[in-house]
Parts: sequence; C-alpha cells; structure tokens
Amino acid sequence: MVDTSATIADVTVTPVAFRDPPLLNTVGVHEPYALRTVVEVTTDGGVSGIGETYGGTLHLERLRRAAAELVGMDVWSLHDLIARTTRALGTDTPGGDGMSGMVTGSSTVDRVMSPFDVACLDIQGKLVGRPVSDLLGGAVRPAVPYSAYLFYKWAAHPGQEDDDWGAALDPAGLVEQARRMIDEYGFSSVKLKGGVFPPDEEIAAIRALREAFPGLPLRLDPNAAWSVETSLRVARELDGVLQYLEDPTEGVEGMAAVAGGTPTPLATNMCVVSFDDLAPAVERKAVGIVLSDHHFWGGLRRCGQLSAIADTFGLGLSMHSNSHLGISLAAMTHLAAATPRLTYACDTHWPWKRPDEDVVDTTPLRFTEGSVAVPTAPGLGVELDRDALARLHRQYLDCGLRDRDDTGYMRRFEPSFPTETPRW
Ligand SMILES: O=C([O-])C(=O)C[C@H](O)[C@@H](O)C(=O)[O-]
Ligand SMILES: [Mg+2]
Repeated sequence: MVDTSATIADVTVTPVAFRDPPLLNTVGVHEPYALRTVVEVTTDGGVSGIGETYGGTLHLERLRRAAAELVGMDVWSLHDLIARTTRALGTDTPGGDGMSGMVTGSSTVDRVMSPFDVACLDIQGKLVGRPVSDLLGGAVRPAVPYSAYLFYKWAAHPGQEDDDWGAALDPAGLVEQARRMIDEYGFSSVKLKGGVFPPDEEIAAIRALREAFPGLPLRLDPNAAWSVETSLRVARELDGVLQYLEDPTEGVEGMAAVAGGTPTPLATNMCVVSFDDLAPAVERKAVGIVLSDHHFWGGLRRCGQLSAIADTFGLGLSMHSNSHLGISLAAMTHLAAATPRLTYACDTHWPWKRPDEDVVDTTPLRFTEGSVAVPTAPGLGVELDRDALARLHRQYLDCGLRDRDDTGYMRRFEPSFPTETPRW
C-alpha cells in the first residue's frame, strides 16, 4: 500500500505586495499595492503545499502564531487544524479582517486557519495523486465561470501615469471597461461595485450596461452604503434588471426589511460571513444568496459545510473575492467546481492584477469563455515560484504599506471624504 502519512515539519508565512489600480468603493479607494500572505507547509517527507490569505499586520501576526502551533500536525486532520488554530489564538478577538472596514464580523479562527487548510489539501492531493476538487467531493463542472468585476476608477494613482484601463467615472466609462473585460476574458456575467456615486448615477450605469449587454446577468454591490428606503427605491427602479442585489444595506435587520419589499434576490458577503451569522439570517429571511469565501469561512472544507447548510435552508451560493493572486484563484476554482449548489458565476479581481506579478506560474489558470478549467494535476495544480515570491516579498518590504486602508488613502486627496453609514 502507498504510504500517505504526513506530518507537518515546517511552515513559512510570507507577506507580499502586488500593484493594484485605484479602484473606488464606498469606503475609499484601493492603494497602489494590495497585500497578501503566502503560507507554505512542508511535511516530514518533504512534500509541500501552499495557501494564500489577507496581508494586514494583525492577521500576519496571528498566522505566525498559528504556524508555530501546526508543526507536528497530521496533514489529514481538519479537526486538529481547528483545535491547534484555536489554541494558538486564544480568544476570538475582532479585527484583522483586511477589508478596510467593509466586513468586520468574520470568525478569527476560520480566517486564520483558511490558508493552512488549503495548503494541507494541496499536500493531500499530491500524496494521493488527485486534484483538490476530488478531495472536496469531485468536480461537478469541468470549468468554473467567473464574472466581470467592474469598478469605478481613477485613471491613475495620484502622481502616477495613467494605467492602461484609464478612468471609469460614468456609465460610458463602465460600459467601455466591461467591453474590454468581456472581450479579453469572455465573461458572461457582470458585477458593478457600487456605493461610490449617488444611487441615481449607479442606476443609470446599470441601465447603460443592460443596454450594451442585453443578455448578461448583472449585479450591483454598494457594500451597504444605502438606507433601507434608498435600497427599496433602487430595487424598485431596477426591478427585473438585476440577477441579484448585493448588500444594499447594513445588517440582518436592514437586509430583511429590504428583502421583504422587493422580488429581486439579495446576496451578501457582509451580514453573513461566519457560521454564527446563518441562523439569524435564515430566521429573518434576510438573504437569498450567500457569497461564500474560503478566506473568511475557514478554508475549502468548511465551505463544504456552508454548502450543506445552504442546501438545508434553500439559500443560493455565489462566491466573493478580494484582490488576490493565483493560489487563491486555484483554490476558488477547485472549491466552486466541487460545490454543486454554487450556481452563480464567481467574483474575481483577477483582471485588475498585472499578469507579470504572481507567486505561481499562472498558465494552468487561463480564462476561456469567462471560465477557468479545473486544474487536473495533483493538489492545487499550481506551483510556487520562489524567485517571484522573493520579488513580491521585497515589494512588500519596500512599499511601506502594512494594512489595507482605502479610507485613509482617499482622505489624502479628499480630506472630507465621508464615512457615515448609510451614505445615501
Ligand atoms: O463584494 C465585495 O464586497 C467585495 O468585493 C469587497 C472588496 O473589498 C471590494 O469592495 C474592493 O476590492 O474594493
Ligand atoms: Mg460584496
């Protein structure tokens, strides 16, 4: 019999930074670099696996504490991973979510264990010679569709030359951005990051997108920038136009009030971000679709548990993203492929990342007709490029950024940028 036993002998945790355009959202604007952390887990037999997560200071410190606790762990034991992460972290204090204030309620233990779960699955796949999707129950689709993720954006970071996407500050600019993204990647769903301009301007943008791309499902996500009344008005005006409306307003109660007043399905990656959030949201009928995100929900196997709960209570599943590298894209693709209930095209920030900046060779992650084929090599199907990791770590050290702060960056250029919620 083949020996598949493996104990963790070493864990490295490396913060990295990669260039990011000035993408606007309701809390501000993306800084010139996005921060991530790459973890590499190596077994006593010399097999290694990788994972990727957020990059802020507190999260990084917690990852390092957890990493030290994992040495000696059996790579097959999810329960021991939970126990050891919990032990390393002590109490589940808030903060360190890396979302610039947009999402604050996720579970610290789940967030911290997530990249290690991915790395352990990568190792398991290599040990048994199967792709990660097989370890998650098997792929139910050969390729995973992603959506075009549109952002209002400036032409350039202040003081820098225009980036090659240019500005998108009105409906025409967004239609042009969508056209390029669809031409280059083949996406067949479109999401607009809203909450940036007054709602009527964003309604006009959605109408322009509807006219330009008549058959494509459209989504709008203002990250809870609106009151219940504003949300209901926007939902009424866009009735029949949106596939779903994502986080129009804050909290389960607010979302329940909006959900009760519109036939448009509501989705969330803000008011349901941990297992503790599910019961109240189901009870209040606050959301129809949960945007799963393995970085919040404890990794790929915990997302399988979320999927079972979604099955039980008839919730739809989609997938949330943040600025990310190829390890996360591979992990998201395996997970989405092996989640039958995940029937919506997943979010991805991929087009906003420069193709020459990654920590893995991204060849296995090419987009065809808006989808990424599920990698078939053992494990995640992507390999760490150590030179590239060193380069992006150097960039992290040099760039000076240590925590994502969209609001602070925006206030350097617009000192009176508002932070009250709801904004409209
Ligand atoms: O769906 C979402 O809420 C997101 O994608 C959150 C992100 O942080 C997004 O707002 C961003 O990148 O600015
Ligand atoms: Mg969202």
